[in-house]
Amino acid sequence: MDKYGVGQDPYCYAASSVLVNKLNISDESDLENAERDLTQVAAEAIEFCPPPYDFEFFKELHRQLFEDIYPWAGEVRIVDVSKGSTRFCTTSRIEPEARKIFSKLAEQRWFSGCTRDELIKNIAEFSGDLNILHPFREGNGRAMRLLCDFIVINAGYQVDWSPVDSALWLQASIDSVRCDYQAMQQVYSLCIGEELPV
Ligand SMILES: Nc1ncnc2c1ncn2[C@@H]1O[C@H](COP(=O)(O)OP(=O)(O)OP(=O)(O)O)[C@@H](O)[C@H]1O
Repeated sequence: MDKYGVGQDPYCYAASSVLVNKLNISDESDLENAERDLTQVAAEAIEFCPPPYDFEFFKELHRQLFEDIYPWAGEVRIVDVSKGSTRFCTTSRIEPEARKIFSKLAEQRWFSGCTRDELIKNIAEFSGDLNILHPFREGNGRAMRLLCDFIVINAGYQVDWSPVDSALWLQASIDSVRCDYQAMQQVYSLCIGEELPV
């Protein structure tokens, strides 16, 4: 059984929970380390750009982060996945649910013009919704935090994830599944800083 509990996962090497990767790494912790290092380098090379931030944009961010590691970088997953007791969006609903989430974001003008408090509240809910969508087989958290960097900067605020520890982020993600966004708001109140100079 692989870590997502889906039996033989077509994304993994046979009888293994290691994702097939371009580096031919078959050890899970080696892959984790390579993933971490390569996505860090990739993230540093990605430059801010203005909206629209739609689902295609999100897929493109994922592609840029993971293209050196996974052949399916930037593509919507074709297996259902779960973590803990959370079952993420079923594959057939990913595209329609993504359209709803990203249309709402566009209607809210990507939160530009919001006060810091409004931004925290709105982006916490958006993050919770996007986490439940979980459109990629792996790398959802990293792609999502990068997209949220763009949203915060476009809204005119500094962003720094270093005060947010992984335990708070995880709890915030779990709570948001039942529409409790308090911990996610705490996350964003820690990482959204001062207004950027105009
Ligand atoms: N039980 C759970 N319920 C809801 N969300 C969860 C649960 N466990 C983990 N998550 C969320 O799933 C995300 C991890 O998804 P995935 O492994 O695709 O992304 P990642 O980029 O590899 O992870 P990370 O955020 O740890 O860097 C985490 O960011 C976390 O927010």
